[in-house]
Amino acid sequence: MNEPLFDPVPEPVVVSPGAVHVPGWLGLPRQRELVGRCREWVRSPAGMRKHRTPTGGRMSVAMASLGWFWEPYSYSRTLPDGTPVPPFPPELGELARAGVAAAYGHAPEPESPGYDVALVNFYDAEARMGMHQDREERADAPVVSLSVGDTCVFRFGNTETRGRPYTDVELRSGDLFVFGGPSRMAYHGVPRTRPGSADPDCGLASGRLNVTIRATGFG
Ligand SMILES: O=C(O)CCC(=O)C(=O)O
Ligand SMILES: [Fe+2]
Repeated sequence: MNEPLFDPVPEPVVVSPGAVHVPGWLGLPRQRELVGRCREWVRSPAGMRKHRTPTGGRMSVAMASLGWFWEPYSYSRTLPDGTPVPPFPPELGELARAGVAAAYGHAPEPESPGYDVALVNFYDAEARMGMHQDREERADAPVVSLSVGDTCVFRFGNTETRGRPYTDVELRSGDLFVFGGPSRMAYHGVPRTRPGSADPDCGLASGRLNVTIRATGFG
């Protein structure tokens, strides 16, 4: 309903070298499709978990891992109960490569390591994610992140410190964000979401869904 007859062509915005925001990359039908697929993927045993951190806290974002199990701050081949991690959906690999192409204007190099892990992150109104680096991977392939549901403030920083300089970007439903190259190790986080900002037609009644796709390089 109320979808434009012609989707505007998404224009990439370079936030810092190698870090590109593509607003509105996924239209509403593709957002709904992604939400539906994520609901299937995170059924147990993948499950949505709020991980403990080594300092004794608990993450406020609920997450599920596909392909490799990630929890602060390492990957494993099995879930904590020893059972296999649900497989990485090949369609997410394709989506990630298409995302890189949309952001950078060219597909990943054929020899670059394949995407093999996805985190499905769910933010309720209170959830946030502190400034961190995605540094548990051996491969340097760009990280590809997709957002559906409530808008969030995505804080994209520098490679040296959790603090300034950083840029606050509003990630809305359907937005793509890719960070690689000189930005691959930049600190980033989600200081807040904007509850109730989502178009209900995106497939989520409330909250924010983020799918982060990475290449581990573990082979
Ligand atoms: O939710 C987001 O946009 C960022 C997620 C993130 O940084 C991560 O899962 O490592
Ligand atoms: Fe991250």
